[in-house]
Amino acid sequence: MVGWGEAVRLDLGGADRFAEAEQWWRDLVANTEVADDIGLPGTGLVAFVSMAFADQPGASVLVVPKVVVGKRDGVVWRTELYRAGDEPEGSIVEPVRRVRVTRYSEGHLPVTGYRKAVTEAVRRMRAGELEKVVLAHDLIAETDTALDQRFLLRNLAARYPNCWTFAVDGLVGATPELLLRKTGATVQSRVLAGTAWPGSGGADSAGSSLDSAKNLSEHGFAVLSLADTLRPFCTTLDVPTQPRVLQLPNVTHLASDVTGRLDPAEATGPGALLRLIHAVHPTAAVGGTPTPDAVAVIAELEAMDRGRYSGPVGWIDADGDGELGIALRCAQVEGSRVRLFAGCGIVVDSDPDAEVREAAAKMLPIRDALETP
Ligand SMILES: C=C(O[C@H]1C=CC=C(C(=O)O)[C@@H]1O)C(=O)O
Repeated sequence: MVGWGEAVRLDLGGADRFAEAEQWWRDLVANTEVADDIGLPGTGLVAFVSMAFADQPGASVLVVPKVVVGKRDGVVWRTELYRAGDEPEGSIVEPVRRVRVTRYSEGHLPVTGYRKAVTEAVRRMRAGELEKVVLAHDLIAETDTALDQRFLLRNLAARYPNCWTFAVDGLVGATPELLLRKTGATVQSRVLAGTAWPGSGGADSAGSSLDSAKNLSEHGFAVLSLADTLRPFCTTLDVPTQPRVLQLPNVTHLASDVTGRLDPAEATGPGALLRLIHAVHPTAAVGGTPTPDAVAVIAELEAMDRGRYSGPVGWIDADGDGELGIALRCAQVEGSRVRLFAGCGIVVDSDPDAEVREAAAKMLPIRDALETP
């Protein structure tokens, strides 16, 4: 689904951002006249959503584009939204502009600081303070001219066809992780945690290292956090007993596809998906276990604002359906300044040097997309 122009936009922050977003969306749906002859998920009124990871400052955004073009199972549609008195939005398409990276520099948390943060997290886990925490760091790329986000999008979509490629208000990426998709009463999630990359486990990156006790425990925490928070909304919830392997061009992950049937009371209304997202975010794929302790440790040891990296990103429609991934393998674009992020799940037996290498492997999608000739 591609949208352009901003018919309506909501900027919000803080711990109440999910509840406020839900209320705003319900009101907007109630006050908008819609003619939708197709009636598929994603047709009619749609908002693009990108929520911050943390409660503070929590800067998040919902954008209702002026024009949306979508495609599902061979059906193509175009939705246009006007406010009273608006001119129709033009559709002049300019060619994608290529950029060149002129330099990379340290972000708010340089690699040396990241290594120290991981070492400290492991020390705390050995002392029994928490079981898992996902720590991230950032990197700055500068480009010769203002970045055309479509350049990144196009390169990411070409190289990562199995991922969800997204761009919402300057946050651009291709994530392999589905936080929640809601279609009527069906809810689905793809939980990822546990990573191997070329060289991490010997010749075969999908071999021994992915099967390690460390990766399996990292994965187990992530699945449990999603299942425990989603189950109260469901009449049934299918959680695989064993993860499968998800192969991507840069890394290999342990993956669990979870499917649930929503309680009828939870399946209806425009705010349904936002309510579910509020309940499950942050899973231990980006937060940790126990969640409140992990979120506090992230704020203390990273000591940076993650912004919308590792927050929910995607779209919602007027029926409360939609698809929200976790914003991973992404960058925040501001003109010619691009801030890249990557994080790793840390457990008691994590090796700080290996986590630094894993984070570097996770930054490759954006780096490759930026550096595509
Ligand atoms: C936090 C990230 O990845 C998460 C998702 C998959 C595997 C992960 C891991 O093995 O550490 C992370 O939990 C990231 O890409 O920045």
